[in-house]
Amino acid sequence: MLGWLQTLLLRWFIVAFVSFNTLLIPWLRPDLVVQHERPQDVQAAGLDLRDVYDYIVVGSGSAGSVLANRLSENASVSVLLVEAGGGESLRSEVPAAFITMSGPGYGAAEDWAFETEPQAGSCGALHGCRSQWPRGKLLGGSSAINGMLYIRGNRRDYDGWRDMGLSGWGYDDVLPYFKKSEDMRIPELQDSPYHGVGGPLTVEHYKHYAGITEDFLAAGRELGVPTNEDVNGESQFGFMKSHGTLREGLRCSTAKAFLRPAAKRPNLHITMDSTVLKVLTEREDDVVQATGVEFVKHGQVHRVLAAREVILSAGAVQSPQLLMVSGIGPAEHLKQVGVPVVVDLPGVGENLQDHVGAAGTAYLVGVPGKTSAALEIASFESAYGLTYGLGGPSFGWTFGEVMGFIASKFSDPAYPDLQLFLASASDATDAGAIHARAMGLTPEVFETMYRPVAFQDTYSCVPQILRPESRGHIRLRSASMLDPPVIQPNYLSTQRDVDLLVEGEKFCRRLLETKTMQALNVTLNPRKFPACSHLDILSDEYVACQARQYTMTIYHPVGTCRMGRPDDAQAVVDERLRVRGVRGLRVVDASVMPTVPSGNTNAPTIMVAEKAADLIKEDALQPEVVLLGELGDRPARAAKATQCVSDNRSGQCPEGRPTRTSRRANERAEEL
Ligand SMILES: Cc1cc2nc3c(=O)[nH]c(=O)nc-3n(C[C@H](O)[C@H](O)[C@H](O)COP(=O)(O)OP(=O)(O)OC[C@H]3O[C@@H](n4cnc5c(N)ncnc54)[C@H](O)[C@@H]3O)c2cc1C
Repeated sequence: MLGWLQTLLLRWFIVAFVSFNTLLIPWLRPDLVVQHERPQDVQAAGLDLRDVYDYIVVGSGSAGSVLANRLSENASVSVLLVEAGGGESLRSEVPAAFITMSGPGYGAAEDWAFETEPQAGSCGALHGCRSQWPRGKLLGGSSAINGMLYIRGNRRDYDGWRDMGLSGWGYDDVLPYFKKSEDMRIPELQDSPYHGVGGPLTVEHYKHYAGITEDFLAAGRELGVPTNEDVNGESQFGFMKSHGTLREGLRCSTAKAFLRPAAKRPNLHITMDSTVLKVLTEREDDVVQATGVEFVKHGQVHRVLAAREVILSAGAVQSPQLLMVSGIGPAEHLKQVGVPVVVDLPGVGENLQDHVGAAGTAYLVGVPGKTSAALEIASFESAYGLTYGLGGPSFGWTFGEVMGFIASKFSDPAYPDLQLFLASASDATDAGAIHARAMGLTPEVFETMYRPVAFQDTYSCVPQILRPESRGHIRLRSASMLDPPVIQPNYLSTQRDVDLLVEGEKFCRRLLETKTMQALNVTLNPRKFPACSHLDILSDEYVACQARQYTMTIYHPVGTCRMGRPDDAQAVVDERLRVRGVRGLRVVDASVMPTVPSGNTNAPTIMVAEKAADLIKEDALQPEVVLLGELGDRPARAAKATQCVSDNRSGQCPEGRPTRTSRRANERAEEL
C-alpha cells in the first residue's frame, strides 16, 4: 500500500515538473521556441491545399521527412507531405525525457500506442501478455520519440540483401547514402571513410553519461571485448559509448534535420493532423494506377491527387495497413474484412520482424552514487529545468550509455548476433513511476521484483538478438484505417531465438564477475519472477523463463512490405521500391527491409529514404516508365509515358521537357 502510494506520488510529482519545466523552456532556451523555423501546417500558414501535387508522401517519420526534403529540392516539383500527428513538442528535444514520449500518460498525444496480440510463449509478465508498441505520431514520426541511438547495422546485412538478388542494396551501394545524410560531429570520426560531414542529420556523443559508463567499458575489456569507438565503422564488434542523433545535446529527429530546412520551400506543403484513410486507385485496361489519397483532417475528408506518385512512408505497422485498406494485399484476408480487392498481393503485412530483448535483470551496485542513475532519473525533470541550458542529466540517456555488439557461439565476431544495452538505470530506478508502466509490466511482477530495491543504485544489461528467426504479421482488424491493425510478432517462436537470448543474458551476468564490477560490489537482484520461482536463478532454464516473462520489444519492426525479386511471390515492392501491380505507388520506410539489420533501425530507414529519393528522381527522367512493378507472373511491359507534371502554374518540368498534365489527374481535379 505504501509502495503504491509512493509510485503514485512520484508520478504526480513528475507530471507537475514536466508541466512546470515545459513552461520554463521558453525562458531557459528561447532558441528552441523560434516557431518560424519550425514546419507549419499548410492551411495554418494561410495557404490552400492544392488539388494535385506531383508527389504525395504519406507519413513524415524517419523516411517521409527525408523524402519530402529531397524531392522538393527541385523547385519545379510539387510535394505534399501528409502527417497524422502534429508538430514536435519541446519535450521531445530533451534526451532524458525519452521515456515520457510514449506509453500511457505523458506521451499519449504523440504516440500511436499500439499493442500486440497476446503472445503465447513470451511477454508473460506484461498486461494481457501483450507487448506495448509505441510509434511516433508527430512530425519526425518515431525518430521524434525514439532513443536517438545512431547505429547502422553490419556490412553483411546489406550484402545479404544484394545476395537475395536486390541489386543496388549491397553495403558498398548503401554506404554513400548513410554518409549523405550524416553530419558526424564527433571530431575523431570526421575523417573516417565511414562517415559523412555536412549532411542534415547530426550525430554526436550524448552530452552526459552516468558515472558507471567507463566501468561498463572496462568490464567488457576484461572479458575480451574491446572498446570500439565506432561500431558503424570498420568493425561492429565491441563496446561503444553510444552515439546519438543529437544536435548540441538535444534530439535531432528527421523533422529537425530534414523538414525544418525545407519548410519554407513554396513547392513543399505539409498537412498535419491529417490521417490518410486510403490510397485512391483506378483501373484502366489491366493497369492499376494510384491516383491520390483520401485523408481526414479535423473531421473533414479531403481527396488530393498525385500527378506522379503516391509514396507510403507510414512505417512498418501502417504502410501495410494502408495498402490493405486500399485493396492491395492478400485477397482472402481482404475479403474476410470486407475490403474490395484491387490487387492480390499476398506478401503485404507478412514477414514482420522485430528485435526482441530479455529485460528484467536489475544489478545492484554496492558503492552508493557510482551510477547516480537513481538520483538522476528521479530528479531529471527538475534537472531538466535547472540545467537545461548548462548540461547535466537532462542530456543523458539512462537506457543505454554503452552499446555492446558481441558474438555468441552461434556466430563470429565479424557478424555479432547480440546487442547489449548497458544502462545506468533499471526498473527499480523510478519505483515504477514511468518505465514499468510504459513496458506494460504487471503490478504483481513489479511489486515482487523491483519494489524491494526501488530507488537503489542499479544498472541493467538488456541483451537483444540481432537477427531473430521468429516471423509475424500485420493484418486488418477492420476495413478502416482508424482502427488499429492486428499486430502479431510471434516473439520467441523459435527455440534458437530463446537460446540466443539466454546466451546474451549469461554474458551480462559474467560482466558482474569482472574485477571492475566486483570493485563496485555488484550483485544480482535475488528476487525471482513469480512464474519462474521454481527454477534456480543461476540456471539456463531460469534465464529462458525470464526471457519469456519480461520479453521486450526493441521497437524495430520491419519487413511487412518487403523488397524482393520479381519471381518472389511474397515480395511487395521491387528493388526500386515500387508496389507490384500498381503504377505510381511506392513504399519507402522500414517496412521494405527484407530482413532486420543487425542494429537499431532509424539510420537504416533514413538510408533507405535517401536512396529511394534518388531512385524516384532517376525514374522521373525516364521518357517511358517500364512497369516493373507488375506482379511477377505477368510480363513486364511498357506503360504510357509518365507525364512530366509539375506545378502547372509554372509550366516547367525539371529537365526542361514539356509539361504534359496527366489526363486522369486533370479529370479528377475537375470532378473535385
Ligand atoms: C520508442 C522507440 C525507441 C526507438 N529507439 C531507437 C533508437 O534509439 N535508435 C534507432 O535507430 N531506432 C530506434 N527506434 C526505431 C526507429 O525510430 C524506427 O525504426 C524508425 O523511426 C522507423 O521509421 P519509419 O519512417 O519507418 O516510420 P515512422 O518514423 O514511425 O514514421 C511513420 C509516420 O507515418 C505517420 N502515419 C502513420 N499512418 C499514417 C496515416 N494513415 N496518415 C498519415 N500519417 C500516418 C506516423 O504518424 C509517423 O509520423 C525506436 C523506435 C521507437 C518507437
